[in-house]
Amino acid sequence: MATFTQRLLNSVAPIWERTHRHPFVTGLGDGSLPVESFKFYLKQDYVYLIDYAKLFAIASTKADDLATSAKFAALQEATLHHEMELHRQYAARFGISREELEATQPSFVMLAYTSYMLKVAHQGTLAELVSAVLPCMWSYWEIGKQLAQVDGALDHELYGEWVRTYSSDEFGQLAQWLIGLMDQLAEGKSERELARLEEHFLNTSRMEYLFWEMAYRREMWPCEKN
Ligand SMILES: Cc1ncc(CN)c(N)n1
Repeated sequence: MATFTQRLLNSVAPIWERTHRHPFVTGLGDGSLPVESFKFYLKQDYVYLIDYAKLFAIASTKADDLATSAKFAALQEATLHHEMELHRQYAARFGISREELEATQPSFVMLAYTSYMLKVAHQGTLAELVSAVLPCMWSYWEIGKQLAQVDGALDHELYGEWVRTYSSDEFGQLAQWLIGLMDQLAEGKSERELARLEEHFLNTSRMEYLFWEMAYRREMWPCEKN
């Protein structure tokens, strides 16, 4: 029988395929991504990750057993100290200070995305929280693995470090753990509850696509103040 996460993946396949073909993503692989779009992404993603790390802290308090609680605490630590360090190092190469990174004004998409996940985290069950955050980790791992196949992508002078990070075994192991947890948490749930998890997974898969699009276009808000 198909696992629940296979069902999730099937339900979003067209969106994920579109994401893999997005010029931001393909540009990371073949080096054609404009540096200004990458810088824009870096800053938005940094403030995204500040909220994202908080989701793991909330998950840690919602976990039923100590091992799961500790794993979420470790995921928060990995986000704050490893993943965000990648961003800090890139920023340093561009002459962007840590303070400037942290003070990034959120774009509409970044704010909508993390606000959605934080709402689910505060109001929903642990299974709902995991279904909402899963596309973040899983889709990045899929993108990392796909880009690692592109000739020269792993060694690209600028984007190589990004590709190496998200295609790495360490990142893959975290993603696999979360996929396994989703399957465990889905066990015994009613069809109504499973449909709600599927809806969160779909919504954040859409947000992932929109995040790439926002960064590529360097779009803050669809309507500006002036
Ligand atoms: C928007 C987004 N989604 C996912 C990831 C991978 N943690 C990320 N850094 N940024």
